[in-house]
Amino acid sequence: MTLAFDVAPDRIVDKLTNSDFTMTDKTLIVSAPGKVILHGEHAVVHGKVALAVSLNLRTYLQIGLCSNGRVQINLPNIDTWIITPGKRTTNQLTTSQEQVDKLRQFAGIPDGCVDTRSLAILCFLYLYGAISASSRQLPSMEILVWSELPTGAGLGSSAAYSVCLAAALLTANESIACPVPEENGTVRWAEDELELINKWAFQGEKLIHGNPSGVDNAVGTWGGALKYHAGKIMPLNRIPTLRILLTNTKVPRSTKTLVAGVKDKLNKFPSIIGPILNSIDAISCECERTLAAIVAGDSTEESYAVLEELIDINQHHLNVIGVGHSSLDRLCQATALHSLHSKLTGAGGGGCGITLLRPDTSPSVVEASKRALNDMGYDCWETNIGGHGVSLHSPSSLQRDVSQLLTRLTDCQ
Ligand SMILES: Nc1ncnc2c1ncn2[C@@H]1O[C@H](COP(=O)(O)OP(=O)(O)O)[C@@H](O)[C@H]1O
Ligand SMILES: C[C@@](O)(CCOP(=O)(O)O)CC(=O)O
Ligand SMILES: [Mg+2]
Repeated sequence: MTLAFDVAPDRIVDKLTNSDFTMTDKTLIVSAPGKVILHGEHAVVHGKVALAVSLNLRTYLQIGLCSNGRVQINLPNIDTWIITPGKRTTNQLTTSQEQVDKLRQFAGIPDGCVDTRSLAILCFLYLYGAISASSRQLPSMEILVWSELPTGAGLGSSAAYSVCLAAALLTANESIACPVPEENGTVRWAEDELELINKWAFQGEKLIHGNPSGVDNAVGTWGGALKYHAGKIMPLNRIPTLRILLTNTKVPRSTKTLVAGVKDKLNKFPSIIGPILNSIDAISCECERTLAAIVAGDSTEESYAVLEELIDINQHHLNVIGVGHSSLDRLCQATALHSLHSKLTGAGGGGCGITLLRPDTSPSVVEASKRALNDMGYDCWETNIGGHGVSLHSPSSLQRDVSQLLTRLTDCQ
């Protein structure tokens, strides 16, 4: 189904519609990576340390400027397509509750709504209106967002979406430069421009998560491996090439609801939950030290045993703070049968888990674990980590399957 919203300033009318756009100007393609959090999810929202790495799975956004006075956004992953005349909001890097309430009213989205489509639309409307606020005229545009990441599974799809939107809208609005990728090439923005992208993406995450830590949008912006602590982003240079098995339980959940649940528990039992968050902080720091020891070549066997134990302890902590799920328990049990150690990643409550593989874990063990997980109905794959941060692409630099898909989706519009 393709659903289009024809939005008038004070009402919203659902209807099926055909596009009559004429693309007049250049088309830009940007992409941003998803992430896995090794340790520190949820605790990082409360000022503790998190360690996160980018994935090789990306979200792609294609933006074309038009001249028909309208804005169209097509979101095939969540089967949503909206057309709107656009709404200006104030160009501020802070979201006031009043502004968000006005936008909710404009889009007909009730307060507290965690519906996938509503959150994606709210995030887009906010970033579009706020970033374009300084322009004399609100720009007409046609946007297509497509992702290799599962949506709402703990791999940071919301941040990759927000980062792509921020980068594309800031570039279209000339708030940041439009670097020209070479033929077959990919380029990135200058450091101060990345900082601006990251700040706007954080505002987008606020609309989707309610109270994000900022770690996911930082990984989407800069890529690689990083340590995040109270808003400070520190690249992790001393980490070995980690082998990680990623498993999607396919149990849907909402980051916003889970983050709010942990806050409630912390408020209710500060002296019980507080020390657990401190312990998660210590786990992140111990993990960082252990990864550095592996790079330094110090007793790798022992270091991997420490990493495994940290994973087990953290998974128990995450259960205690209320973000576990029986699907994740089954994942941990299935991999433990092959002497592998797993924990949830991201917000939990279902979604994805990570399993650490040692450099010498044999292919037969990996295959047997994957088979067991597949038999439980989960998707499972050994992943590459360390994808580059937000980037601008020449169409010819895209992998053929991605390029063909974007073309097909554009033709369908
Ligand atoms: N490709 C996409 N197209 C549209 N919206 C997206 C896309 N990816 C993510 N989103 C938005 O992000 C939300 C999922 O974010 P979240 O619950 O934080 O899960 P995660 O970030 O782990 O994938 C979705 O409900 C949707 O609003
Ligand atoms: C739970 C949390 O630590 C990570 C959420 O990641 P995800 O949206 O589940 O991919 C929240 C945050 O850091 O903003
Ligand atoms: Mg998210």
